[in-house]
Amino acid sequence: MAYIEPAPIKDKENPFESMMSRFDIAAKCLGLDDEVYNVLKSPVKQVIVNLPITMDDGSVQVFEGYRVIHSNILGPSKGGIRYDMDVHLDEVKALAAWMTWKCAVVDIPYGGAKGGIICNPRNMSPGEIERLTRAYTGALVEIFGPDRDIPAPDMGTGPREMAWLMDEYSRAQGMTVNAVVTGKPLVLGGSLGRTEATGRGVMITALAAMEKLKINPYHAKVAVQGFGNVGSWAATLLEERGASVVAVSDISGAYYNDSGIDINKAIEYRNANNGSLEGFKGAEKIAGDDLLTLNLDVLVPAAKEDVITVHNADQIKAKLIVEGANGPTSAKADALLNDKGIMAVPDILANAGGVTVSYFEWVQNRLGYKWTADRVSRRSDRIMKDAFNNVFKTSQEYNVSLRIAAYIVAIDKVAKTYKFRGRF
Ligand SMILES: NC(=O)C1=CN([C@@H]2O[C@H](COP(=O)(O)OP(=O)(O)OC[C@H]3O[C@@H](n4cnc5c(N)ncnc54)[C@H](O)[C@@H]3O)[C@@H](O)[C@H]2O)C=CC1
Ligand SMILES: O=C(O)CCC(=O)C(=O)O
Repeated sequence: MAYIEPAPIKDKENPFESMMSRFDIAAKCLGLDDEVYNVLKSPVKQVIVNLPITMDDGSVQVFEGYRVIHSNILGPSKGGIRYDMDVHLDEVKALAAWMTWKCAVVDIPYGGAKGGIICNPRNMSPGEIERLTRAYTGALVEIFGPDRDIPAPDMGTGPREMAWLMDEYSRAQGMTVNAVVTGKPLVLGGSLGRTEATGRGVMITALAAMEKLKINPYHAKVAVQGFGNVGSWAATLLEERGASVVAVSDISGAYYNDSGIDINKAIEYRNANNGSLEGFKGAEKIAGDDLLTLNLDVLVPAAKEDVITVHNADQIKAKLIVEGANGPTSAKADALLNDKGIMAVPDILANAGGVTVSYFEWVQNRLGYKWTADRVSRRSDRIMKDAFNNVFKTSQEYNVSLRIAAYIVAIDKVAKTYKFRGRF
């Protein structure tokens, strides 16, 4: 089947509509039943909570939080929690659906969920963030559970927040329940390899795609947008495999050095500078958006949604895009990239290394047994390579982009699960 133009969506791209337009194309390719289509197009549960928090100055601020469960047909729902001022319900709905497709693409037994709180953690003290995390957990204690819904980190959250979440949930249960959340500190039952897992999956799928495009990693110029967990690990591991990372960026702007940035130095600088690259001297500062249109072999967007859009897709010069972030390419931009022959390894495949190792963490917690770092990385690399090959093969079978192929693989698995479970 030939590539089908996504259904037009209104002026500003809405992440949920963007997700649905790809879902629609894949559903058509598969000839998906109306019943399954109608079930999967909406989340099974959407919860909105209001969280009054006493701030350090004694004032009370009310924060709005969300948890959306898109599907739990494959198993307990799984997905991170985002702390960011731009969080909104449609974004969380899209992120939850992407989790369903992602878990199905890498064939792990989870459904999809996502959570978020509208807040700016950079302007909050650790005490305020702790109270907010505990209040959010308390409000959702009936939703979360190791067999129901298992959160993890996303933008603005990390092991520290997961530890508070685990503690608050455990208090409510009257016992320690470490399998309720993944991405925890090692001492609380976190898995070796989880911190770097998403960036590692980006590296593995980037190398697999570079092989198909005959790009030699040792001659490859790479740029990475976003220098948090995913971006800095993707940059580190691609540099380790021989690539030259010529540009990185964060919210403060982009930093470019055509001879290659020393990624360890950039990380050291960021860690000593309150998480920001502002003032980094190992590269020239350029406008954040200019990073996307540099002369590159590989572009890794690893910050947030909708950064590659109809407004800049025709200026992208990279031969390959590997999506560390969720939803960095708008649906309308897909066709432009396709026309230019740019290969995009989609988010639901490229960044699935994180949830894969989260699954390993949950398995280890339930076994009460710790795996070695080597076992974690060997198994997750295998899963990522197999998933890439399966999606690549499907893209050839259906004559569609890797993105639509990934949706086809995922939706087919979820639809078959519905059939076998006898729901329709
Ligand atoms: N942490 C994880 O395991 C996973 C994260 N993801 C996705 O990866 C993306 C990044 O997540 P994390 O690295 O965890 O977040 P993070 O909070 O650790 O880092 C986010 C980074 O993006 C930067 N950023 C924000 N807005 C930006 C902009 N407009 N331009 C350039 N940089 C900008 C921030 O300054 C920061 O460096 C998100 O889309 C997230 O959903 C996907 C799979 C798993
Ligand atoms: O590790 C997880 O469970 C989920 C990570 C996540 O939120 C994502 O893959 O987008």
